[in-house]
Amino acid sequence: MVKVTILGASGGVGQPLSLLLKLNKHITELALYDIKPVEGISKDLSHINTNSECTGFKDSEIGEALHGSDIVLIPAGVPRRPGMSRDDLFKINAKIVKSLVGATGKFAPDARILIISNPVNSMVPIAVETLKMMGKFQAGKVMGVTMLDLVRAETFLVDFLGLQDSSKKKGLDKGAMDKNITVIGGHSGNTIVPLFLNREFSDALGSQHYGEFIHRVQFGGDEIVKAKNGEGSATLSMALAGYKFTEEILKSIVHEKSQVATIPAFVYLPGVLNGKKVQDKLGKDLEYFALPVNLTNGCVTSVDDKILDHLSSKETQLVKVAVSELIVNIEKGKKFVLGAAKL
Ligand SMILES: NC(=O)c1ccc[n+]([C@@H]2O[C@H](COP(=O)([O-])OP(=O)(O)OC[C@H]3O[C@@H](n4cnc5c(N)ncnc54)[C@H](O)[C@@H]3O)[C@@H](O)[C@H]2O)c1
Ligand SMILES: O=C(O)C[C@H](O)C(=O)O
Repeated sequence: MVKVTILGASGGVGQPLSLLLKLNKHITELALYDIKPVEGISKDLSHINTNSECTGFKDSEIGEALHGSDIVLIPAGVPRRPGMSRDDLFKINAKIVKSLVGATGKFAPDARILIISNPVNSMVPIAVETLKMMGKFQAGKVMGVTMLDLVRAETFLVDFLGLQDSSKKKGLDKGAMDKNITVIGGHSGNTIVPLFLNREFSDALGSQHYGEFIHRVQFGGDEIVKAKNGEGSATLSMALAGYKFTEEILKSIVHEKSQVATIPAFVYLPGVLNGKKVQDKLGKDLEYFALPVNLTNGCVTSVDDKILDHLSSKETQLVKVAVSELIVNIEKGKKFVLGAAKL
């Protein structure tokens, strides 16, 4: 019996994400919540012949939507328009995320909370600080979803290898490149750090295509914002990425897969077993960082810190830039909660 709640289910990300989750056999109850009407969407999904019960909850029914939930996904909030950075969304989304996480702490205190709303680098600290203030924070249960960066890295890597030499692309499966590449750091521009786990592939790119590849992964979100021309940002690819991430959490909850995962997530380092080790490697002041996570019962128990021991000089440089930007983003999120508490 697994209940999943989506907060922001009527949105561009929320709707396709709800559809994908409706197809998962491990979910028995799917609760959709939004401040916009959600009834039609839940009715529509409820006709799909999978075994989960899908119910829509309106604005005043957030308690029922969350009650007993095992996993809460939060894609609620505004998306970017051309010319905006993710940080430009902070003012509006910070309030939304703080209130929804507060409600989750109250009505579903044991849920794993997956934050999709941007800027992820600041929204996750807002979630953690909100729960800490309520006395409801549980280590390893709050995760920032950075999975779209890995989905992009896998896609673009195969495309770039094909540009270099079309025979190199042959036989490579875009959906199974996670043994060759991962993405660490955060989820915006320079904080996104693609990391080669298989040097054969970075060597194959050559220095020019390596630089272009890194840039494309770091700024891939901008391509979609520009192409949608005022109609928002990534929704369908994000729904897939959010689904893939949730699928790993579900497998871990139902013990279909134990411990080791390759998926990255943006996590609170002091809340995981080897968080201090990561901080020693990256800088003691760094409280959050995305790394591949190990899951137990759907919670992050530790992260893969060993990959930080094998960085190339270029990757070391990328990580350094990421860390300095992340410290600012994280502080901004923490201040939003702690500053308001002091007033
Ligand atoms: N983490 C990532 O990789 C990633 C990828 C894509 C989008 N995003 C982010 O996800 C967010 C949503 O994007 P979108 O394209 O779905 O936007 P959208 O505007 O289409 O949908 C957002 C939904 O949130 C709802 N909402 C707003 N305030 C709410 C509240 N208090 N409670 C419940 N629902 C509320 C809105 O009614 C709307 O239905 C944006 O912040 C976007 O930047 C993140
Ligand atoms: O780019 C955005 O604003 C949405 C999302 O974070 C993305 O990476 O596509």
